[in-house]
Amino acid sequence: MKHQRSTAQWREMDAAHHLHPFTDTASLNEQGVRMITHADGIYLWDSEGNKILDGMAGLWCVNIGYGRKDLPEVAKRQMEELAYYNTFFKTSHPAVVELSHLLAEVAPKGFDHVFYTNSGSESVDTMIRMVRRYWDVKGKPQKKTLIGRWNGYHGSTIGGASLGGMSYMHEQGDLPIPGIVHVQQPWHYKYGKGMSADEFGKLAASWIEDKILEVGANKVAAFVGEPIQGAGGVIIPPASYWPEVQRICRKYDILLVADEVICGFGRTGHWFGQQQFGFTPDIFTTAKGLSSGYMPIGAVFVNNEVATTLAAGGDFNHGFTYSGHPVAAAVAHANVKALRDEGIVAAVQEDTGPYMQKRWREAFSRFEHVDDVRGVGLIQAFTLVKDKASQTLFDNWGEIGLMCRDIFFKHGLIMRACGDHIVSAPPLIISKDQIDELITTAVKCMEIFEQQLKERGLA
Ligand SMILES: Cc1ncc(COP(=O)(O)O)c(CNc2cccc(C(=O)O)c2)c1O
Repeated sequence: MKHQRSTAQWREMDAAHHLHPFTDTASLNEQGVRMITHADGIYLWDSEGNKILDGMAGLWCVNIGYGRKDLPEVAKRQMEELAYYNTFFKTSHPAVVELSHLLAEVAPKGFDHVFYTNSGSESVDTMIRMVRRYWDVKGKPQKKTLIGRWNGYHGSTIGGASLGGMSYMHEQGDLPIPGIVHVQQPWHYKYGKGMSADEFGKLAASWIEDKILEVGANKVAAFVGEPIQGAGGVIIPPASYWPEVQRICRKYDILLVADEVICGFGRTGHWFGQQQFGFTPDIFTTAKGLSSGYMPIGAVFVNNEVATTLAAGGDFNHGFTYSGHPVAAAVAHANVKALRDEGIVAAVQEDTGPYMQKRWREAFSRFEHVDDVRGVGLIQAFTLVKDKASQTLFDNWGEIGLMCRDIFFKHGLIMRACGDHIVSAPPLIISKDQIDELITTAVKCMEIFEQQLKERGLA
């Protein structure tokens, strides 16, 4: 039974009781929340009946689209059959076994084992503990340090936030924890001026080697990176970067970890971002597209050598009450099966992905204050710049991005501002006509944005 309340009533109750993530509560409560009440396909509706095109698939996660009838059915049946049991103490249940089997089928070769969590952050924290345990079992317990990247995002747990390179998160809570260091991100536009993509990719990878030598290879456990940095603004490394990173990790006997929470399950047109960039990690973390956000679940994939090593160490003293939760596992299974059997991932690679990338570049490259128009599959972005010719960014990084994002919002289109990067990652089921709709609305908003820049003397 749905509560029939007015938007004003919901707003008042939300302000009275609900603490939101990554939010300035006081300022939010001044304006009041936007109540999203239902969704279908790529669209959301708010409590005022406004239809919104969700260019962000929720938070990069609703890969299969909203309003599926099969997933709720699967959840209902599973909940009636076995709503919960744990996978501790030598027990398992059919839903998590079936999911594990399916994941081994869609994973790149050599990844036959998964550990379950409830989120991307928990997957990252699980990975941190696994990596350190791995080197304990290998008899190299001093190999504890993990290398991440500035402006990388790996979640909000103490481990994930430490491994991430968002300094505004580190400032809250004395992060990073010991044993986590960072190198600069492979952002060609900003750090590779005048260099070819190939040269810059190799330079950016060399920063990892420098850090390994600075820390001491005998102390470094792993390098961790998102194939494409998502929340950092869709930073797409040059093609030369990841193969070089892999070479360096192998050279110094360091585990290579891919954080596939955003890139995983079809976002780039491949099942996993590592396949887009031609590298093979030892471990990779997932969540989001695993269930398309219909249920909270994450999974850490380990290669067979890591699995064998961890097994040789006896008890791995880690796990969660809901690791492999039956309802989450059943829904994730149905979701992944549909992504595969309905050809949704294949369509991103062969059809809608190339179409989006063509239209995105045609539409935005012509704007005076837009540069570095980029994307692959159904993850794309551009950067708002003060002066294109000199590649000068705006002052007060992020302010202009929010101004631009608010114009999209006002026109019924959700895009994400990551600093002054404007990014989009729609549900993977978006059609070509709907891509045209997204682009047409966004172009209209960008014309308003550039007009406002002039009127405010900002450009
Ligand atoms: C690469 C990566 N790794 C880990 C996480 C953490 O996942 P959980 O949130 O499920 O714990 C993420 C999450 N990414 C994420 C989460 C929330 C907001 C935004 C944004 O872009 O505003 C991005 C992520 O993008």
